[in-house]
Amino acid sequence: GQLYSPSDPLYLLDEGSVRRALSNSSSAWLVEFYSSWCGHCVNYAPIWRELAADVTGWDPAIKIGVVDCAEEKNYETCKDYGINSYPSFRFFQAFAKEFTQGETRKAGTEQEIAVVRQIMIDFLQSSPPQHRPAACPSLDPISSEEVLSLLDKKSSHYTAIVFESKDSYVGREVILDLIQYENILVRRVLNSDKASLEKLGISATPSCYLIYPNGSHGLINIATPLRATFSSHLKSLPGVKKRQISQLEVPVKQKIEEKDEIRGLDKHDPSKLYMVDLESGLHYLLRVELATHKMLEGEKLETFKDFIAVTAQLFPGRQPVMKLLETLHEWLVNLPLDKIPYDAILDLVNNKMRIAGIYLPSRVKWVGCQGSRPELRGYTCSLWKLFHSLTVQAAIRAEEFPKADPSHPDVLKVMRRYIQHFFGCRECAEHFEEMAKESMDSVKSANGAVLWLWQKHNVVNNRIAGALSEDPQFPKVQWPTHDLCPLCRGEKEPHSWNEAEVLAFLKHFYSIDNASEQFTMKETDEKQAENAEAEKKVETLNKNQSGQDNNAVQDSKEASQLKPEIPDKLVQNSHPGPRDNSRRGLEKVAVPEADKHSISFLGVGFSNIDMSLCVVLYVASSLFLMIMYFFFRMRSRRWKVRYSRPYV
Ligand SMILES: Cc1cc2nc3c(=O)[nH]c(=O)nc-3n(C[C@H](O)[C@H](O)[C@H](O)COP(=O)(O)OP(=O)(O)OC[C@H]3O[C@@H](n4cnc5c(N)ncnc54)[C@H](O)[C@@H]3O)c2cc1C
Repeated sequence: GQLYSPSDPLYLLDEGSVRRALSNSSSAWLVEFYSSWCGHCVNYAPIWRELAADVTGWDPAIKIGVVDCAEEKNYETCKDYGINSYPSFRFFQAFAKEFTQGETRKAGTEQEIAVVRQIMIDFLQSSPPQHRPAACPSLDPISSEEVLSLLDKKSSHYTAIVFESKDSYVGREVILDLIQYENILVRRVLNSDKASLEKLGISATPSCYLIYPNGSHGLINIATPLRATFSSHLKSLPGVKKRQISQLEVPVKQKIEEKDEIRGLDKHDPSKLYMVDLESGLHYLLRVELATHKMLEGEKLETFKDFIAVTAQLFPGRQPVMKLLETLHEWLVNLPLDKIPYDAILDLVNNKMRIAGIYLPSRVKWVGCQGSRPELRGYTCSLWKLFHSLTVQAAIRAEEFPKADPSHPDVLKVMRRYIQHFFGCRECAEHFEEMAKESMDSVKSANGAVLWLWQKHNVVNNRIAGALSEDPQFPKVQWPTHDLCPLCRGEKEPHSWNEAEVLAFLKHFYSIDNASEQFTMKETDEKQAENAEAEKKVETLNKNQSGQDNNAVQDSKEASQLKPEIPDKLVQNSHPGPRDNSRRGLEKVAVPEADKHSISFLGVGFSNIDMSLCVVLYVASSLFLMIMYFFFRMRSRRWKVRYSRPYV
């Protein structure tokens, strides 16, 4: 099979697209011609993928592509490019008018990624002016006059200057890393330029000097002066943001490679929390992630119980979801089992008992967590949001009831144990555990927990910026951005935080009032969708049975009639009135009308219908027993009469 998939951060080219992509392209290209049966290529694929991810931000200047020469349809194309060994790496200039076989440079499997990056930069720098990519700024160093002319002047953007030695590539890498960002320009100055060094008081290189839009300037204080730290710092400056893809003058991926489709994103407001994300995350967590564990016992069971206790108490959800969590919680508390098969829990989550008013949507729909490709964002995003919401709810409670409930569940500790035992991303779990070990114990208050989680989330954002898991449309930045919370950043030093403002912002952002219920699913909608899907399946099944087309329609009708219908009353009970959407605040929720008539037994609620069915069955079975009793009594009397007659 192919070594690369459409989800890789590179361009899959083939006989139909490669010439089109390379001819008169606005950017340069580095293409790997490989063969999927070549072991060397297989081993090299992760490295090539890593390189592509590493320079994905350079896309407007230079793109990374691959062609599989083992595919029959590409045989002729690979021949045209003169490929006779695999893998072969070729550079192509931007704005090439005529077909070329490309340039072979020293990029090869024996080179480290950092070296290939440098070869790419050398290639760009050596391109003649007519072949220079339009989006690529000058990679040459600027003079001391130019540096001085930038100081103390107002400008519409930041200017970052990387001071470095002649052989260093850091400055050029940072320039390319930021070409997709607006409101910032990066330049480089060589450390042989003593005048500039002296004027700005720079003693060590590489270092990064920043000129703010208002003309003030200063050295960026970064302990590890590396490309990654400089770039991520600059990307997170207030007002610096990634340009919309449509603004770039480069073809977007799907124009070349249709398979790599980017989904149309639902319109959403980034300043809102979407309940549908939280519910989808909870659904995935309860029905998919945890369901990979067949039996819960020991520490895992304890962790699960505590997780449910915390969410039942603090999840800012809609009423049917809250009722599910509460029922699950009561059930776990009241059942003194030291082992629970997860299937039993699933039955409750899926409300097999048909308890009125319990419902958790069983499909994922991402809105605030929707990625531009299906494999991006989604669950992990919702998990962050879930735990941020829980810490915020705990803090709001602690504020409202300072004395009550001293044993409020410690959200952070529960989160730590959940991640440790259940979070499917093991690498993430290990990193999180490291951070927790380092400083979680120093958290002393509910507000402290909100801030701790925010800080650590930003540490993760910083660490994985530019990684494969980063959605290009949702770049990893230090959060909240300036747009979301202008007061959160320090006035004088834009890269410092005003923690009091951050806390207030988080308490607002993750509050019930800021949670939109747009796009949430109702039980009735889901049932209808399920029925429609089931009907479709039956129809296609029947259509596939050859020669029975006439029966198929009839059968599908019968099949749909056989589907269990939920009594109307139960459906109504699960959606009590128009404000069924009312979520649980800090106070106890008013019990809905229908629930007032339900009875609780062993921690499980029974509706009127459940109870009346029980009574009818009970009476019916007693009657049946009585009839049997009298029937046998009569018969035994007759037998007695018959057998007591003396033989004659
Ligand atoms: C515990 C944990 C550890 C992880 N570790 C790794 C890892 O080691 N490597 C890896 O590749 N991926 C890791 N991930 C996944 C990664 O953090 C992202 O969830 C994923 O890349 C999706 O990113 P996203 O763009 O949806 O934003 P996310 O980082 O998932 O954030 C979701 C939303 O939360 C808000 N937000 C962002 N930052 C903050 C903040 N500081 N405070 C409060 N709210 C914020 C924003 O609205 C954002 O859209 C981890 C996830 C979790 C839950």
